[in-house]
Amino acid sequence: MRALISVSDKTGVVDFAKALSELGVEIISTGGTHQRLADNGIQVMGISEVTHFPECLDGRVKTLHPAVHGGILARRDRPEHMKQLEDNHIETIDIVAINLYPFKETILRPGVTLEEAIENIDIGGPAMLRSAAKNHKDVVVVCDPADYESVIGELKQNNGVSMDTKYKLALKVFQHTAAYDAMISEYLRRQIDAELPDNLTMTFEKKQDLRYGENPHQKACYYQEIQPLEGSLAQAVQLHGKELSFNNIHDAEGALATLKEFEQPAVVAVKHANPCGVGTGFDILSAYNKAYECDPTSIFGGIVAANRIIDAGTAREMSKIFLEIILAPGFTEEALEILEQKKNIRLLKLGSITRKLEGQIDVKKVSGGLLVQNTDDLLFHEEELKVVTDRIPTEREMDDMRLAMKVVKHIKSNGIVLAKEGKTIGIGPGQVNRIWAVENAISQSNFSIQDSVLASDAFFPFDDCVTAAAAAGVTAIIQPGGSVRDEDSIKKANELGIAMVFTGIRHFKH
Ligand SMILES: NC(=O)c1ncn([C@@H]2O[C@H](COP(=O)(O)O)[C@@H](O)[C@H]2O)c1NC=O
Repeated sequence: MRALISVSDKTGVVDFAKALSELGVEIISTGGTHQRLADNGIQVMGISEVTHFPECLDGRVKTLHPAVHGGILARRDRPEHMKQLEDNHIETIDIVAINLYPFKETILRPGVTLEEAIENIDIGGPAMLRSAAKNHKDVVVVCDPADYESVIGELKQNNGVSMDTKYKLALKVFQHTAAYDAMISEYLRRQIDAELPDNLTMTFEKKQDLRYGENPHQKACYYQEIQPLEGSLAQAVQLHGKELSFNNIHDAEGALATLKEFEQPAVVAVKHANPCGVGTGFDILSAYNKAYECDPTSIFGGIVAANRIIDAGTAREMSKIFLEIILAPGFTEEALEILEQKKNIRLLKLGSITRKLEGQIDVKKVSGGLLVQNTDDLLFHEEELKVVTDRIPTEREMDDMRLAMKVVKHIKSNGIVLAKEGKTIGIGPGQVNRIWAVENAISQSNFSIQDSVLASDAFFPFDDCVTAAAAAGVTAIIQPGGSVRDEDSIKKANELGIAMVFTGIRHFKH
């Protein structure tokens, strides 16, 4: 038996090669691996003794040779294959242990150049791994040092490796090389910001197993990008509490996305991925109090995201109710002490919580496909806001309308948000028609609607929303506009003394 060993990550390779050697396996190896094995007293043949060709071009060509690939790919059950090997003086290679140039570690290094990254694209390694995995009936292929021990165990016990193991090792190789190539293409794509390619390849690494998915009978895992952007949820560090659940992570993403709309101290409370209360204030405690007041019922068991460090006073308030998660850029020591007394609360710290993540792609799975789009990075262009009514909104109304629009952008469509004095006072998410969203936002409010403002994620198809809003006490409305019946809504607003602003930007969210 012959084994070809060529590894960048040399963890465990000496013991593995030693054990193979003791089992009578002849070992072939490339430059650095050969050196390491020989230095450890293992008898090892250099790859050039097999290829009769020097390793060259700074290691770009070492194993790319018929003597290597023929020895791996020949089908042992085909006499003509074996005859061709014999005629060409090629010997079979039965075990292939390879791990690839550290492309991931290279691109994660701060300040890495494109040239350095490209030099770390492995060519010969994936070629051998794929040859061996294709011919796994005859070849044992190992791409992960974690598998050395079990392979040696099987060889010792059964004098060979079972078909089941060989198949699983081959599958692991194709998953590994596919992820490796996807990582390279993703890195190169990011260099030039190439959007929506003909073939979309992405690779994600398992971050953690989850106890279950959206429901207990669904299996689930949390995967993360190779290079999660600074300020992304995947970078959050859990400081306290039980393991995050699938729904926790999804809801935390909703809270974080909404929070990133705000620069002033803000708190967003989320339930089932919809904001249920958003408050802004001169400090984080006043922002939290406003977010809480918006809907003291729904915030219970919800997720709260804050864009300032949580201090003791805020922690004390927060600890009065049951919250699943608090996500913040940090916690003072005293705040941590207070919150850690609650064993069920999860505390997440994300340093760069306000950092905007623009220019990303948003992906939704449909059966048999994926829907991919740019992320909704725009709120509206301030200079393009158009007052369409006789009455012009006051500064206070404008401020509240900006807040309401930031929130309505992140609730499920059809969505309506009512706001007053720096906080939401009514949220109507996910309705199948717009008037129900208006009615929900009004009827579920804990506040007087008098002198509040209303934001709508899309245009009003009829003037009924204006009528309902005015009847409840709304004085100003912000909406995209663009309906064929805009004039009806404008006329109604004028009749009822309401100020209305068109943004020109729709924010559907499904
Ligand atoms: N070009 C080749 O023929 C080639 N053959 C094997 N490698 C890689 O060389 C590395 C091992 O190199 P060394 O044994 O010299 O430390 C492995 O990661 C292996 O995947 C190659 N390098 C990259 O393409």
